[in-house]
Amino acid sequence: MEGRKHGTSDKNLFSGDPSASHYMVLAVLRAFIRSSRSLRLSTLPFSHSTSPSTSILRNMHNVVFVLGPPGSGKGTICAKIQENLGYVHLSAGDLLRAERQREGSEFGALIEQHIRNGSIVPVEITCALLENAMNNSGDAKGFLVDGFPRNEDNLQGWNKQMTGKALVQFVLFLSCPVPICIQRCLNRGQGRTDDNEESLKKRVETYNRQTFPIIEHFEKNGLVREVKSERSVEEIYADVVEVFNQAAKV
Ligand SMILES: Nc1ncnc2c1ncn2[C@@H]1O[C@H](COP(=O)(O)OP(=O)(O)O)[C@@H](O)[C@H]1O
Ligand SMILES: Nc1ccn([C@@H]2O[C@H](COP(=O)(O)OP(=O)(O)O)[C@@H](O)[C@H]2O)c(=O)n1
Repeated sequence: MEGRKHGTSDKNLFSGDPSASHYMVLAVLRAFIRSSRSLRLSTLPFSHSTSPSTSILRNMHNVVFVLGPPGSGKGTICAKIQENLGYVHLSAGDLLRAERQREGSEFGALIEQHIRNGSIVPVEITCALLENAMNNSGDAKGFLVDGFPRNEDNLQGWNKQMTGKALVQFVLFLSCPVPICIQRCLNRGQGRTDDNEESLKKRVETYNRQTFPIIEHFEKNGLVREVKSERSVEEIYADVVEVFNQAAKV
């Protein structure tokens, strides 16, 4: 058996039949590509990537996390990125507010309680909303996941749920002094139940105690791109474009 097998393949490879050797080379190439892809995937400790093209090759969602204090301008900048750079903006807060309003939602009351208290909704709810939204967005170039992960529970839940499904390209961190952020939220005028002094105090505390350590964690992994957002939207956006351009080159 062994001899015949070798004999047959040898004959195909070296018989001078161009079509036979061509198919053989293609098969070897395909096997090589398959094995090198799975090797790279299995050696990645956390689902982060460098460039959008890498995640597209792997058939995964390409993600940029957008973090910063409440009112630092995350939503405003994400809207501009979506408009000009083709990323889809997914705000965790907006998704939670929509779920809170959805008729028949079993989580409405729980979400409202967390939003008013400035505390963080359990990740199972938020991550499911984000994953659903990504899956329903068609072939997006990438997603701006705004306001997530906001604490340890968010980060662990994401890693558990999304490893192998999404690659985090980098973390866009909009840094801004808290008093300015608070003033912006008080002036936001969107009728939000949490844009009042009492809720804002709790939201800032949650940011300092729970979200900032997550940003530090990403910083240690070299994933944070900080842009100072105590400036005009145009100035911030110009720096943000530079960050995306740099990321595209890697
Ligand atoms: N660079 C900026 N300068 C002044 N006001 C801003 C700036 N960016 C956003 N705002 C305003 O501040 C408020 C909060 O911005 P928003 O984008 O909703 O922040 P976040 O999503 O971080 O909570 C909004 O009313 C927005 O219009
Ligand atoms: N990952 C997230 C994001 C928001 N939220 C809740 O939604 C509220 C509003 O978040 P947001 O991102 O819309 O607004 P900002 O606080 O950034 O202005 C937060 O204070 C949390 O109560 C959450 O629980 N988990």
